[in-house]
Amino acid sequence: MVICCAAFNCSNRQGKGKKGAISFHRFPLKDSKRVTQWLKAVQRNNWTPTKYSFLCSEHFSKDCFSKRFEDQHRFLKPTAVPSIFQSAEKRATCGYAICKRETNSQIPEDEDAQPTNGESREQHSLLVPLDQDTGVKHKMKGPERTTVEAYTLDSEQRENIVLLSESLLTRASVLKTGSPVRTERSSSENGTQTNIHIGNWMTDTSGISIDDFSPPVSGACKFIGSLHSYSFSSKHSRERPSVPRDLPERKKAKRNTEPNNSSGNVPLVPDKSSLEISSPSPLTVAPQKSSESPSVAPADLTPKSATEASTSEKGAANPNFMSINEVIVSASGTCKLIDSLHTYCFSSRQTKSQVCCLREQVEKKNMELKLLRQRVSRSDSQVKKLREKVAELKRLSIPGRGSLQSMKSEMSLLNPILKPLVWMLGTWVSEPPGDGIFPTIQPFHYMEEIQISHVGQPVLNFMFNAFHPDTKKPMHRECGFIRLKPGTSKVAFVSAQNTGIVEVEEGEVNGEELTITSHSVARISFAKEPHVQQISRNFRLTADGKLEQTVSMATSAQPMTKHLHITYKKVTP
Ligand code: HEM
Repeated sequence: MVICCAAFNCSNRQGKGKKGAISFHRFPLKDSKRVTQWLKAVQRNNWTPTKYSFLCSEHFSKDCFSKRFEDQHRFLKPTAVPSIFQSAEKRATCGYAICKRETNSQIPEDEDAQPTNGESREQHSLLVPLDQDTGVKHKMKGPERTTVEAYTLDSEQRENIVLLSESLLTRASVLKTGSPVRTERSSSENGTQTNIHIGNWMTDTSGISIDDFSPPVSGACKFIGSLHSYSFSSKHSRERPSVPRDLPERKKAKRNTEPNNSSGNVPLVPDKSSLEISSPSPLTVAPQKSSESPSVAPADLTPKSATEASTSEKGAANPNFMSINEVIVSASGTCKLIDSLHTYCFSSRQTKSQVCCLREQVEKKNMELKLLRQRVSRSDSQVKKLREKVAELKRLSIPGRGSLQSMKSEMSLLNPILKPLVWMLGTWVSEPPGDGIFPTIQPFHYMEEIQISHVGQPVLNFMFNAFHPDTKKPMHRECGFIRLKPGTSKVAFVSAQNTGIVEVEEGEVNGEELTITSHSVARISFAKEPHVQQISRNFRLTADGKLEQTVSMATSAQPMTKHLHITYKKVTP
């Protein structure tokens, strides 16, 4: 890509002049504030910079640059704004450089010089816009002086116009459809033929090569700029007040001898796949369908003014013919279209970058969503684990807790008679598991929950439920009542056990300790032996608030011996 300066009337481009003397700097498109400042400084109407737009270093003051310490390499400061441009007034008066181009090296410089050899020798100074983005000016022959002949066009210029038309159409097609266009030219007896193929790009041999227009994708803006430039020059040609009437004889003769097919009718609208352009007349251009036979040459080949040409040729016999002026009008009229293309091109890039941004955001959100899902999944597994734990605790816990009776007990007012035994109230769970011993049996451990409650009566209700510490299977169970002889510390303990024993123990409460001994034990007739003969218990509240129970018994085979020892912690108030 040729890098050109986008400043008005600046012809600096990469490779021109001393190497490194001029640097080129992209428009800061990502910095909207600064790009606005640049645009304001550049003062180009209806122009939008692209990422391929540059300004050369000549438009920046010295303080816009910084130098690298080691090699003195020049950098544009990130805050730099261009300030050195042609003044507005100057632009108003010479907004278009007056350029000349020699179409023949032997043509005299004098504008009044008459044509020789039947060729048009007029040179018309013409205002050519110096749009450095386009590169068109540089590609035209005659490096210093470029003249676009407005009224009498040589074959090259005709070709240029045809090419412009082709390019306008095909490039518009490319921009619209994304399909590249291939142009082929071939010479024949009848003149030059141009074939335009949609599919590939190709360079032609005219004054403006297809390559002058940058490749379809990367150089779209440059191409559009070139359309602007060329379109403007065409427009200027159209607006010339007078038209030379005297066509060189040789040209006339040549045209008159040209076959119909090549009598200046050039197709403007290419066929879907190809378009043939015959050797063109400078004045007429006609659309040609592939199936159509060659058109008839126009009767009057004398150049006319734009208006004349337009009206007369509109009224020509073949309505398919367009005058070159119409072509030019059409071409210059495409300025709007070109601007639209510019805008479209720019906005589509913006849209593209917006889409990219949105995609990034969507990807970010997706990542966040993924992380959230992972967290939710982790939470789910935590919840699952907690549920399992709760279930495990439920399994471990001793059934029967929180019964209606205990609730009633908590809600009822304690009978004052029971006050000495209030320390026994509550639900207690063994901690650690209790120990079971007896001389005739294997020592064992057990878990037990005991509930000692009241319902407002002068009696405590109790339930002792023992479980196997591992299997949690129920073991020894007993329930009964504890009474206090009013006004005394005498306590009666009545119990019924699942082993078929019923017993009454009596004793005394002393502070937070109760000691009782059985005075009657009864059993079912088929109770298992050895039969228990006597039972003694001791309950006490330990210093650390635990309840301790010790049970001793005597059987028919063993004297009074300790059978159980267990400590409970209170699990309800
Ligand atoms: C005051 C209440 C209890 C009395 C009167 C009592 C009485 C007895 C008697 C008489 C024996 C038979 C002893 C022998 O074979 O020589 C026995 C054994 C046993 N007791 Fe208790 N017991 C009581 C509380 C408990 C409790 C709370 C547990 C706890 C789980 C328990 C667990 C056992 C076990 C595991 C045996 C051994 C059974 C066997 O080897 O077949 N006892 N008990």
